[in-house]
Amino acid sequence: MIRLEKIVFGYGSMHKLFDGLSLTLLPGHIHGLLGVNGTGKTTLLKLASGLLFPSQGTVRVGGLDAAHREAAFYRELFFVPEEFALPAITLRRYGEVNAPFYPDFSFRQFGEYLQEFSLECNLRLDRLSMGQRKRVQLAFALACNTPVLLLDEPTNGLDIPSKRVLRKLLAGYADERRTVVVSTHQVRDIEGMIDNVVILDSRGVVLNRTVEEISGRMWFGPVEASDHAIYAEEGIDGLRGILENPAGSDSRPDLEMLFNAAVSEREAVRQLFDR
Ligand SMILES: Nc1ncnc2c1ncn2[C@@H]1O[C@H](COP(=O)(O)OP(=O)(O)OP(=O)(O)O)[C@@H](O)[C@H]1O
Repeated sequence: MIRLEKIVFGYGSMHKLFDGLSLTLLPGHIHGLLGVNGTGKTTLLKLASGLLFPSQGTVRVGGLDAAHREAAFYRELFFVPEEFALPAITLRRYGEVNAPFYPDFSFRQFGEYLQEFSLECNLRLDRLSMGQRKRVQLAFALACNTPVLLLDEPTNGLDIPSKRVLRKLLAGYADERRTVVVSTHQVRDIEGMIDNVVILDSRGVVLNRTVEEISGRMWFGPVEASDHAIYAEEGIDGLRGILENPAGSDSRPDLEMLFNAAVSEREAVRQLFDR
């Protein structure tokens, strides 16, 4: 579990990016952390992984205070940043050097995941493309089997087959003890990958609900102008939107539309879930 309580944080003398932000991310879910550019998704992941410290408030991960940066904390958590450097060694050596930090690391899984991502163990990490390096880091992260896994924009740089592999591997990774957070502004990429939606904006958390809760409260599909939709947008096949769903009718949540609704109709979306 990740629990941020009343976090206040700003970079240097910059205005406060978070001013009293509270957010709990429960285990047993793959959380999609969504927000427009610059809302603080990366910052939030860095706070959760102890790379940044709030000026006020606490961040606890699996019961440990992130600000204390204990060794036990880093055995429990793996953070894949959006951009990173890899050393000039082979993939095999990379596994050997880094695996000892993670008690549940599985070399068998690492090999399988590399194969899924079409990577050979004798590749030199400094000679890989951005997408290949991303695949290495994702395969390693998943093989660490940490209870908390944080992925910042994991689909950036991945080709379509690799996105499919990531989706499949994450589905296999998720279980009731694990907390997985996938941050992105590319909402379509994580559709079908996540089962809890967290939407951030400049004022804080707009939504933190499971996909099941969302489809229980909202209906997604074709609407008429007279329907009093919470949100509607013109598509190639006409007007589509989100309606309140008091009858609990089935529809497939459209994450992009939900995100657009949360951005443009913040209070309507919040009120629907606060009732
Ligand atoms: N090291 C830094 N120093 C100063 N300001 C920063 C720093 N890192 C981020 N910021 C600012 O903090 C805000 C939040 O940045 P952050 O990277 O957390 O947003 P994000 O939601 O992850 O954005 P994106 O979707 O573009 O990745 C932005 O306004 C950014 O300019």
